[in-house]
Amino acid sequence: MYKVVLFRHGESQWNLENRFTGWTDVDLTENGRAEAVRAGKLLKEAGFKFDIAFTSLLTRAIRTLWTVLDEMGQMYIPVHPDWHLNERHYGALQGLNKAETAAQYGDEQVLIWRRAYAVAPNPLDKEDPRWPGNDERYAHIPKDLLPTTECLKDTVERVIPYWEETIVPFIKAGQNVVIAAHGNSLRALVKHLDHISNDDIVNLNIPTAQPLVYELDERMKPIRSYYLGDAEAIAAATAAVANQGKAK
Ligand SMILES: O=C(O)[C@@H](CO)OP(=O)(O)O
Repeated sequence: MYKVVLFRHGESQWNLENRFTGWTDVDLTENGRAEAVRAGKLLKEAGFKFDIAFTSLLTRAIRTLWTVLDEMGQMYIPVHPDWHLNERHYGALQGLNKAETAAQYGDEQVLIWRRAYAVAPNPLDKEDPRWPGNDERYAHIPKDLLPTTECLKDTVERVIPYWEETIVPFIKAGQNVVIAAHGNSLRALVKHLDHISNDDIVNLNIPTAQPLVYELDERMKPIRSYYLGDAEAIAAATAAVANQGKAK
């Protein structure tokens, strides 16, 4: 039996301001940093030890990972930052307030933009400074791979090959793997692992900085999965994420 731990970054400045974030590189709030400390303590108390870590190229996930590893006394392990684990690109919605967008276009339309499997928001122009092709951090990636917008299906199509080709071989080699990522890049991975349908994935929300443990068999099929920490608090945090896209 293999174990892998996933967590979303702690609260970011744009989570606090309720803005569509995507690939925008916002940092953690003070609360987000405290959430990461709590996640590290939980993992340490539960006796987790990691051999290798994977994260996105975005500061909020990297800082959450560093904070967790610091808290666990495991900052020495190798860390692999990779754009394949980045948040879903939110296209032209990036920067807009979610509740204001819902007041303008309706809760239902915002739910479709946030959670429908195959509907992407309007794309960015490639001249737009928000397009990752204009950001030097992505200079090593062929420009035709860099998104102007994404639906969850697009995110699945970049996260799952990275999971299968890069991360799974470490798990199968017996390494204890931890992955720090984002609400929607983790929804992509959980959809794949748990075989969640395109319709049902609409209802899945991932709270910030709550370690999610998957126990996997040798074919990488989940035996069970569970969040560490207080179930009621996790349920409340998950419901709060779902409600971020409502006008009121
Ligand atoms: O704005 C975003 O990039 C994501 C995660 O914070 O939000 P949502 O939950 O609306 O998909």
